[in-house]
Parts: sequence; C-alpha cells; structure tokens
Amino acid sequence: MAEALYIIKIGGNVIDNPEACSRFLSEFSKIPGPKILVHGGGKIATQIAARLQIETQMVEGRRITDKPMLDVVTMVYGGLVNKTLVAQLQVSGCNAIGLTGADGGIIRSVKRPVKTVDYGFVGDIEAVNASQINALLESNLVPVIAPLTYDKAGTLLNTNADTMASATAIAMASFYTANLIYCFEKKGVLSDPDNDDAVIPSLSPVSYLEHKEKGVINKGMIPKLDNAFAALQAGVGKVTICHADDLLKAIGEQAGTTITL
Ligand SMILES: Nc1ncnc2c1ncn2[C@@H]1O[C@H](COP(=O)(O)OP(=O)(O)O)[C@@H](O)[C@H]1O
Ligand SMILES: CC(=O)N[C@@H](CCC(=O)OP(=O)(O)O)C(=O)O
Repeated sequence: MAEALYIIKIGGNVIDNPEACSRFLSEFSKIPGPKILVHGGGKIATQIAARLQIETQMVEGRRITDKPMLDVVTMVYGGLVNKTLVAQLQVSGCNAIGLTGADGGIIRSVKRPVKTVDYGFVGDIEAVNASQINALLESNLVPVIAPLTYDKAGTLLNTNADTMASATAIAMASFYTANLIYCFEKKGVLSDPDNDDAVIPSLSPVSYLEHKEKGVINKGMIPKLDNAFAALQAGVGKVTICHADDLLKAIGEQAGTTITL
C-alpha cells in the first residue's frame, strides 16, 4: 500500500479564533509523515472588506468576486492568513511553505462561466500539478495552500477552499494513500443543528440526501459534503469531517463524521 498523506483543510471560523487556531496548528504539527494544509479565511476577508467599505455578497456559498474584492482576497488569503499560519507552524517545528495555486503552478483554474450568476474572478479548478507538490513533500516541506488559483491569462482567481482541498487530495491520490480531513468548529456533521453533540458518525450519499431534504444539512455544509463525496469517488482513501481540536483523534481512531460511498 502507498504511503499515507494527510490533506487537512481548516476553515475561517477556526482561523479567526487565535486560541483555537493555535491549538489546531499544534495538533497539525504532530501528524507524522507527509502532510498538506489547505486553509480558508472567508470570515476574515469579509471583515477586512467591510473595513474598506466593500460589501460581501455570497451566492450558494461562493463569494461574488469583483476586482476590488479580488484585491482583498489576494491580500487576505495569499498574505495575511497564509503567512501567519506559516510563521506559527515554523515555531511548532513544522517546515511550512506558503503557496497560492499560482506558486509553482500547482493549481490552475478557469474563470467560472457566467450562467445565471456572474461570480466575477472565481476559478473552477482545471489542473493540479501533483508532481510539483510531491517534490515539495519529498524535500520535507509542508505545503500550506491558500484558496487562490490562476488561469492561462495569468489572472488570480478566488477559489473555494473546500474545493481546493478536495482537488489536491484527488491529485495526490496518484502518489499516496490520500486522507482528506475537513476541520471546522463543530464536532462533525450534525443530525440536529441545535445539538452540538448530535454527530452523525458515518454519512452515505443516501443519508446525506435525506438529511438535506429535511433541511438539517444546509448552508456551507452542502458544498463541503459535495466536495467530500467527490474526493472519495475519485480515489481518496478516507474523508472525515471533524472538530479542529479532534484532528489527531480522527487520524488515530475515529472522530467526527466519516464519509462513505
Ligand atoms: N448538519 C450540519 N452539521 C454541522 N454544520 C452544519 C450543518 N448544516 C449546516 N452547517 C453549517 O456549516 C458550516 C460549515 O461550513 P462553512 O461555513 O463553509 O465552514 P468552513 O469555515 O469550515 O469552510 C457550519 O459552521 C454550520 O453552521
Ligand atoms: C469563491 C469563494 O467563495 N472563495 C472563498 C475562499 C475562502 C474560503 O473558502 O474560506 P472558508 O473555508 O473559511 O469558508 C471565499 O472567498 O469565501
């Protein structure tokens, strides 16, 4: 069996909480062997945009990204968030290297075509350069990937971080047994949104549909789960959704929600 690789995604709600983020990074640093961190930061981009009097508009979990908003997300994801995480990982003994999809040409996308909604500078992933990412891993570096990609015209594009993580895990599955873990601020996918302990231990496509129809799985969880199922279907070994504090538990035994087919 191929060597295990852990692709961990951390969302904006955890990054925005300094104590929770620091606990998460300390757990992440302890993962043995090759690993990749993919981060979001949507909440911080929204806050900084507001300070600059730029209004945020989300449609189906995706940010409408005009040029002023593209400038904000480039600064926030590619700069502030990415470099803060890298610096903190360095002092945890983890030799992190911060990258957008454009760095090393690791993730290229195409501007989302305008159908009913014009998302602006938002990218749909077209190609992940798994060999380039693997070269970093083989140099014992830990890639920390920001949710920005680039297109063939050399334009940066804003790209959902859950999709970045799923596409990276799928591409890396040609070299490793890929394990994708979505870490966020809840204990897993919940069967009752008002009860933080009502974790669904294992979620199949059929039960996903049932929970979605009942309305108990909604908002940001829908694109996250769509990405999770897509990864499993495309050869990723294991996909888990868990609390950021439970990362090592999810790797060692079981925590949160395991996605099944
Ligand atoms: N059934 C559910 N279980 C857990 N979270 C849910 C559920 N339905 C909707 N959510 C929402 O999904 C959110 C996670 O998605 P998102 O905001 O995109 O997170 P992230 O910051 O990790 O990208 C949670 O904060 C929660 O409000
Ligand atoms: C196109 C698009 O929507 N991009 C996302 C990228 C950040 C992200 O996904 O952050 P979280 O994981 O913290 O939600 C956004 O700008 O919000």
